[in-house]
This record gives sequence, structure tokens and C-alpha cells, in this order.
Amino acid sequence: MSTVEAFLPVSTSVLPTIPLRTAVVLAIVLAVTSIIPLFFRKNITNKDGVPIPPGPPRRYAFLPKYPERILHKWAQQYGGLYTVFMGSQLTAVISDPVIARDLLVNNGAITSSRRNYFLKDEIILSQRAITGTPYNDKWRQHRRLGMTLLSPAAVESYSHNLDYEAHIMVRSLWAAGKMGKVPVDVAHDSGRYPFNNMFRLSFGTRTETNKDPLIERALTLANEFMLLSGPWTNAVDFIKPLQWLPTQKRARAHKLHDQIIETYGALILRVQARMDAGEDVPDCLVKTLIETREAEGLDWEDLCMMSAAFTLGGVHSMSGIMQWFMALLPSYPEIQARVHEEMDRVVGREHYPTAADEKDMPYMRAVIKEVARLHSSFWMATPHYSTADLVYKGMYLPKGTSLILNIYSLHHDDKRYPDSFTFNPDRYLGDDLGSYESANLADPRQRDHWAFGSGRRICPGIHVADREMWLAMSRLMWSFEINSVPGHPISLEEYEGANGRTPMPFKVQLVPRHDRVRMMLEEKDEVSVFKI
Ligand code: HEM
Repeated sequence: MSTVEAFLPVSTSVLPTIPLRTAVVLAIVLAVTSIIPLFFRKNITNKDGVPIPPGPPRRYAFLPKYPERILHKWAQQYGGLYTVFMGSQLTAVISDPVIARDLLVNNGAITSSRRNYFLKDEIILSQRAITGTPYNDKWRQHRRLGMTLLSPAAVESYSHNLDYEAHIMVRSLWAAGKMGKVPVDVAHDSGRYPFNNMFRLSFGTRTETNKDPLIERALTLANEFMLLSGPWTNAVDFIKPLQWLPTQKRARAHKLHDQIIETYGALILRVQARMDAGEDVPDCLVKTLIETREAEGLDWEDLCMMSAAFTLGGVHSMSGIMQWFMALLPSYPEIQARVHEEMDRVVGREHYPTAADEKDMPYMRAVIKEVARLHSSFWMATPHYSTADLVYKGMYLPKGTSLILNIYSLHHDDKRYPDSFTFNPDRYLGDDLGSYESANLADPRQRDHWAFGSGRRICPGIHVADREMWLAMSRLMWSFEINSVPGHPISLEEYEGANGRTPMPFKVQLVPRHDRVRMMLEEKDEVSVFKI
């Protein structure tokens, strides 16, 4: 009797005896057939035998730093629509403008949901903050409430506030740079600018000094959100058993959720107290939410997450693009010279460029579009998720497919953007459309860039973001020559972030262009508005 047989229960002796070697072989075969396939892609077809789009043979739990570079390599190998298995999650990667339009716009009724990402959606956002909500009535309701402040007409109504914050940002950078004599780290002011804008939209107020601790707190929360919500970077999002373990990322996600509720909840209560005391609270998102809470059936988490939605969506993204702008331009003195020539010719040196000057400054507009193309805040937008089976050009996308807009490949298509890795604003001369108009062109191959995503989940902040970029970037160019600091090269290849991307820390020299700069910047001081 073998050792194994000695330990078998007596009752098994009635079963046919399997020799030990056969048992071992069977165990190996079982392991090979049931475990090994978990590491390779599945061949899925629909009932008519239509296969899923091609893709790499292995399954992945996460992709390392700079996942967009791997997606780009696969796009070149497998084409404009391919699939990758992230654990058991089938993920379709869209790298072609026509396919993006066909799948995300024309089939938007069934491709506009969100997968329930474990860290981002389930823990941090509780499926809220607009971005984390599946395509359902709650999403429609929250997006509608948000859009009351984000429509083009609404943006016009508060454009003077954005104007003022752009002034404050330029002024603060100028002061920090001691009028061009000292190198400046632009990150803090690049973050405070959109934060003040979003804070005002959400809560009707602004931070009054550059040192207000709320700025650092909000920027830290937004940054942590971006680090934890990468669509390809967390194995725990794709391997279910990992979700049962007390991992460090899981703990960070719970902490972030609690901090969002605590920080934004406290601010809501302060607005509520003012309203209860009969004070005149400026129109803002939180005022609307408090007034309509009962009629809309909003719970406390809805309120907190909605009041954080603009800050989570519109601060890190805008701060990133502002920083890329200031990181890029020092390497292109000839482009700066062309902007300055246009600025002096169209605007002159007596006053700042305003929103009204935009239409007359095609080169400055082209520079902004080119920054958004070459250094998009997000390379993979936010994944969409399909809610019904779909067959597209002989390829099957089953219900429950995650759909990734591969912005990196779309923006590095050398046919659409010749020499696509080069910063060349000339490619946008003659394009006088705003980002939203461009996203709605009948021919998606003519769209300026895809930085704001696509389809029914397209960034709702697109209009305010366009205005913010124009005001801040044109003012920076009116005021300064942006130079690099000798001996401190700025890296344009490396960057930070798992989701939203920002340049590695850098400093620039902001040299005032003329005497009026000082007078303009000294003109308006920090003002205090409604206090909460
Ligand atoms: C340069 C600035 C910005 C960029 C590059 C950007 C980019 C994006 C992208 C790529 C998406 C995903 C779209 C998709 O799913 O297809 C998105 C969604 C979103 N953005 Fe922005 N965004 C910016 C500014 C803003 C601003 C200023 C706000 C707020 C006022 C905002 C709020 C949101 C929200 C709430 C969503 C989720 C929309 C939904 O799921 O329905 N974003 N943004």
C-alpha cells in the first residue's frame, strides 16, 4: 500500500483504485486545463460565430507605468479596434476616429455606462460624482444638475470671475518670480487657479490667499484621486479575490472616500447654515442642491459627491494642462515670438487679452489646441462600458465590455498629425472651432483633438475649460517670456500620474515683457467674496 492509499478513508476502498501516477497526472491535467487558461485570452464568439476583435494573447492584471505606450504599440500591431483581457474583464481599445464616433456616439445608447471599478467607483465615489455613475437615471439627474452651471450661457454669465482668477494667477506667479529674477515652481498657482474657479461654481466662494490650507487639502485629495483611479494600474480592479484582502490601496481608497465626505460635507453644512440664517448666498451648485434636495430625492452622499465633482474633474486636469503649457514653451522661443507678435498686433500693450480677443488670435488659439493634443491631461479618457451586445464591422463586443478611448494613439496618428511627436501649432491654423463644436463635427477625422473624451459622457466642463485655458494662457503670454532655468532642463518625456498626468516638478523664469505688465498686475488685489 502506498503512503497516499494509507490515508484514504475506508469507504473509498469500494471505489475503483486509481494508481498514484494516474492521480498525479490527472491533477496536473486538471490544473493545466483550469488554471493556465486564466493567463491567456479567451476566444469569445456570439451565437453566429462572430469573434471579438483581435488582441494580445496574454491576460493582464495591470500595466506598468506609462500604460499608454503599451496600448499604442498594440494599436500599431492590431489596428484601430482591438481587445485586451484585464483579468476576466474584456476591454476594447479604440484608436481610430471613425470607430470612436461609431461606437461611442452612434451607439451611445449602449456604450455610455461605467464599469464598477473597485477602487474608484465602488469605494471612493460610491458610484457618484457624475463620472462614477452607471448610465442610469441617477447619472442623468446629476449631470443635468451640474450642467446648469456648465452650459455655454452659464459660462458667459460668470466669465468675469474666471477672468479675475486668471489675473490673480498671473499676478501671483509674477510676485513669486520677483519680476523675472527668481525661478518659479508653477504647480501651486496652476492648481489654485482652477480650484478657485471650481470652488466658486460649487460653493459660491474663493480662497482669499495663496496660503489658504483648503487649497493644499483640495489639491491633495484631487491628486490622490488621480493616483488611485488609473484605468489600467490597479490589479485589485481586475482580480476579484484581491478585493477581499486588506491591501494598502484599498485602505487609501477608503480614507479618500471619508476625506471627501468630511471636507466637502463640512463646506455644505456651512452654506446650509448661511441659508438657514436668511443670508444672501450667491448662486452656486451647492445652493441649488440644498434647495432641490427633497424634490430631487438626493441623499447626503449625493450632495457631498456632487459638490466634489467639479473639483475632482476640473482641477487636476486643468492644472496639468497649465503646467504642460509652461513646461513646453521655454523649448520653443520661435513659437513664443510668434505669439508675442500676434499679441502686440491684436491686443496691444495697454490691456490684457480678453475673451473677445480670442476670435482674432488664431495663432494663440492654435498653441492652446496643440498643447492639449501633445500633452493631454488624460491619455485614456474615462473608460465607457457597454450594456448590450454589439456587432461592429464583423467584430463582436459582448455586453459588459469596457471601452477605452486610446487618446494617446489618436493624438499620435502621423497621417492626421504629421510628425505627431513635434509641438507644431501651425497644424491648427485655420481651425477656428471651440472644443465642443469640434467634437461634434460630422467627420470625426477633422476633430481638433480628443482630450475631452467622446459621446454622451464627454466632459461636461468642456466649455468652462476652454474659457479657462484661453484666459490664463493668453494672459501668461501677454505678460511674460517663459524661459527655462539654465542648468535645469525640463523633461517632456517623463511625467507623473496614473490617470491625470502632470509634468515632473520643474521651474521656469517668467520675465515680464514690458513696463505695462507691472501696472496691470498691481491693479487688482485679492478680493474677498461671500465667506463660508
Ligand atoms: C483641461 C481640462 C479638462 C480635461 C482635459 C477634461 C477631460 C475629461 C475627460 C477625458 C473626461 C471623460 C470623458 C468620457 O468619459 O468620454 C471627463 C469627464 C468629466 N469631466 Fe472633465 N476635463 C477637463 C475639465 C473639466 C472641468 C473644468 C470640469 C468641471 C466643471 C470637469 C468635469 C468632468 C466630469 C464631471 C466628468 C464626468 C462626466 C460623465 O461621466 O458624464 N472636467 N473630463
